[in-house]
Amino acid sequence: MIKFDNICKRYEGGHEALSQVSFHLKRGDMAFLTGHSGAGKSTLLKLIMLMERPTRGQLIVGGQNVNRIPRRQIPYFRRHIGVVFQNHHLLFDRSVYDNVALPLEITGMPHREIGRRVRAALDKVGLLSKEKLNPIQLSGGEQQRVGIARAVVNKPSLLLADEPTGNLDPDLSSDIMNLFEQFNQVGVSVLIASHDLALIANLKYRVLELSEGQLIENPRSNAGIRSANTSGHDDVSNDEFGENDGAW
Ligand SMILES: Nc1ncnc2c1ncn2[C@@H]1O[C@H](COP(=O)(O)OP(=O)(O)OP(=O)(O)O)[C@@H](O)[C@H]1O
Repeated sequence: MIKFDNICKRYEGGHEALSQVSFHLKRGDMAFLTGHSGAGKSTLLKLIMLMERPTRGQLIVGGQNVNRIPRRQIPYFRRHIGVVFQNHHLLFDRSVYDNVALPLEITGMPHREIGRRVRAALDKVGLLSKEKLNPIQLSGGEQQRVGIARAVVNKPSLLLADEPTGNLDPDLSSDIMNLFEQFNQVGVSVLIASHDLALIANLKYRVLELSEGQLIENPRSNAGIRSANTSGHDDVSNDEFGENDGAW
């Protein structure tokens, strides 16, 4: 699903935010991305969703070499990816329903189908009864659930989250992680950037750690990880770049 092969990202001004990062996240996998502030977590996610381009190296997402995706194709490429942000980026002048419907309206989907999909997404996050409310009337955890419903309403193959529990207390954080696990269990690949080491340690998924833009992945610390991927391959190996895990 995602293959980083010796990726470097240098921002204008000369700062190298990512240095020779290589890893492979297979279709159906769930993993965490961690590291100190400024380590490069958001940059890594931005490369995957084509908000930034790599300076060097090859990045394959959903079977596509992102370097070869022209700018006009980016909106189509992004339809395969759901993104959840810490501050959820909800529109407070629209209802919960309208916020979740937004990505589908952009695609020109018929209203009846939009209604069906929005309600299915709200049902999954437990907010079906709150569709008419304004997000301002919801708690922080509920607002984050609306953000998640909006991210999955398009039925993406890949779900990215940047500090999705940053503003939440431990119980709510663990509820939100449960939701990500449920999407992963139905085949969605999930990559979550998080500072919350206690939460990550409890969940026993693969952990990619960035430090000063470099990836540290210790296979031993990842022993016994859970994964929806049943291939039996050692996910940590970099020898898999020749393998074609197909498109979305
Ligand atoms: N648009 C940009 N232009 C120049 N430098 C940038 C830009 N975006 C990020 N950086 C720098 O790249 C480095 C990595 O930033 P990034 O936001 O990816 O880190 P992070 O691990 O997500 O940090 P945090 O946990 O604080 O959000 C930092 O030194 C940051 O200042």
